[in-house]
Amino acid sequence: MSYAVKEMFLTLQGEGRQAGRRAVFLRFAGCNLWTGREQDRADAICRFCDTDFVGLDGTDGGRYPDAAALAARAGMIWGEDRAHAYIVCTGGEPLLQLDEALIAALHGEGFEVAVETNGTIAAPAGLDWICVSPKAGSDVVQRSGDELKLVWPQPGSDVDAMEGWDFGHLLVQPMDDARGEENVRAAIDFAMARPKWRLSLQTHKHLGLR
Ligand SMILES: C[S@@+](CC[C@H](N)C(=O)[O-])C[C@H]1O[C@@H](n2cnc3c(N)ncnc32)[C@H](O)[C@@H]1O
Ligand SMILES: Nc1nc2[nH]cc(C(=O)O)c2c(=O)[nH]1
Ligand code: SF4
Ligand SMILES: [Mg+2]
Repeated sequence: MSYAVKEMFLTLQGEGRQAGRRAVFLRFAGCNLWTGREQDRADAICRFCDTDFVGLDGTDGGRYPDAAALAARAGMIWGEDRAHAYIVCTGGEPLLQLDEALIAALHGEGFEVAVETNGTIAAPAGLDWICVSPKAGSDVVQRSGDELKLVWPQPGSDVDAMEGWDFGHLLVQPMDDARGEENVRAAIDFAMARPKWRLSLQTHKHLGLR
């Protein structure tokens, strides 16, 4: 299978329980909850996306012909010493494309493989870290994983049901939009009211990282 990649780059994971960790980010093109076109945003299921995932035109973006070629490029971006090598597969929605063949090829290059997903598509076997970020109005089928990262506020979210899902960590992350400050306050109030949950910040945005 070939893979449509928007961009790949080396940075620190900015969010969640792995925040601060050196990581290659592999951003796949395309999403099932929004076309990525601004004129479609208001009608999309997911309306608050902060990411350009359209096209193949970013750094190291392109159509990779097979898993081996994509994994080899990711390995070059990480560098020669693969101790603690970590790759975060994101997008767009990575589970539209990430399959067992690519996970195996990334393992072959020495990576631990993480995914950031909206949870509407079941995860393939073999992933080392699964982060699910539910979107109100979508049907989350991937109800287990390492962390659940709820962007807040999202009216219509069934938070009590989420607490019954099978995740190692429950995280609440302020929605970055025009109401940013209010949303930070709302996320703090959420974490104060529900001690099972921890605040997650998009630290890369404060640090000038990608
Ligand atoms: C761009 S998404 C790509 C992966 C996948 N489609 C998903 O939604 O989880 C990566 C992460 O950024 C979060 N995110 C997207 N837009 C955001 C925003 N405006 N504020 C805070 N987090 C946001 C998503 O919820 C997700 O956890
Ligand atoms: N540094 C950094 N950390 C991130 N964590 C999740 C991201 C994403 O867009 O999936 C992201 C991102 O885009 N950059
Ligand atoms: S599901 Fe993820 S990639 Fe798709 S529009 Fe929402 S935040 Fe963006
Ligand atoms: Mg991002």
